[in-house]
Amino acid sequence: MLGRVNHVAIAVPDLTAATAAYRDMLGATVSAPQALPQHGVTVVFVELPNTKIELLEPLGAGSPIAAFLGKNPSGGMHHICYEVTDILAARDHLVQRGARVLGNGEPKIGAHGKPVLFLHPKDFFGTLVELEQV
Ligand SMILES: CC[C@H](C(=O)O)C(=O)SCCNC(=O)CCNC(=O)[C@H](O)C(C)(C)COP(=O)(O)OP(=O)(O)OC[C@H]1O[C@@H](n2cnc3c(N)ncnc32)[C@H](O)[C@@H]1OP(=O)(O)O
Ligand SMILES: [Co+2]
Repeated sequence: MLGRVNHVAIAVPDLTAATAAYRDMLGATVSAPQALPQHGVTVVFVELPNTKIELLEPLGAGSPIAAFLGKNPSGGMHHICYEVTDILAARDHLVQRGARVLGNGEPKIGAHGKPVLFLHPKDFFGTLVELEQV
């Protein structure tokens, strides 16, 4: 069911500073910031040869990452995103086996313009899992 790792996400308190560190200290290629108000975050993608790093900071009140940053004020690894070819089949497979899909269970459109879902971190060993249909 799982394909490539599409990205590993790092929640940060200051997206500008984190982007500069990846660009200027690590010499990485970084995208322009992308505000995603429907997801309560602004993101920057760090392009790597085999995957991406998603840097994300809260956007607006009620951001889903606000509590995470409250517990981890310097930032931290937030989620891992796996690619799937059929997100509804993956969802149904997982729900049938007792996994919890976050939100209302319906995919939303993510930063790449593709359908995404999130699985509860408590069901996957303390790791928030995102699925993205490619
Ligand atoms: C889709 C656009 C973009 C893209 O890639 O295209 C993105 O990735 S946007 C990313 C931001 N959006 C989301 O993360 C949506 C899914 N996340 C959520 O719904 C929440 O973050 C949730 C429910 C996972 C956690 O929310 P919150 O922290 O407010 O709830 P709790 O404090 O009740 O947490 C419950 C429990 O889970 C632990 N937790 C929370 N976040 C994480 C995490 N990232 N990794 C691991 N564990 C996490 C938290 O510590 C609580 O544990 P407990 O032991 O009960 O204290
Ligand atoms: Co993501």
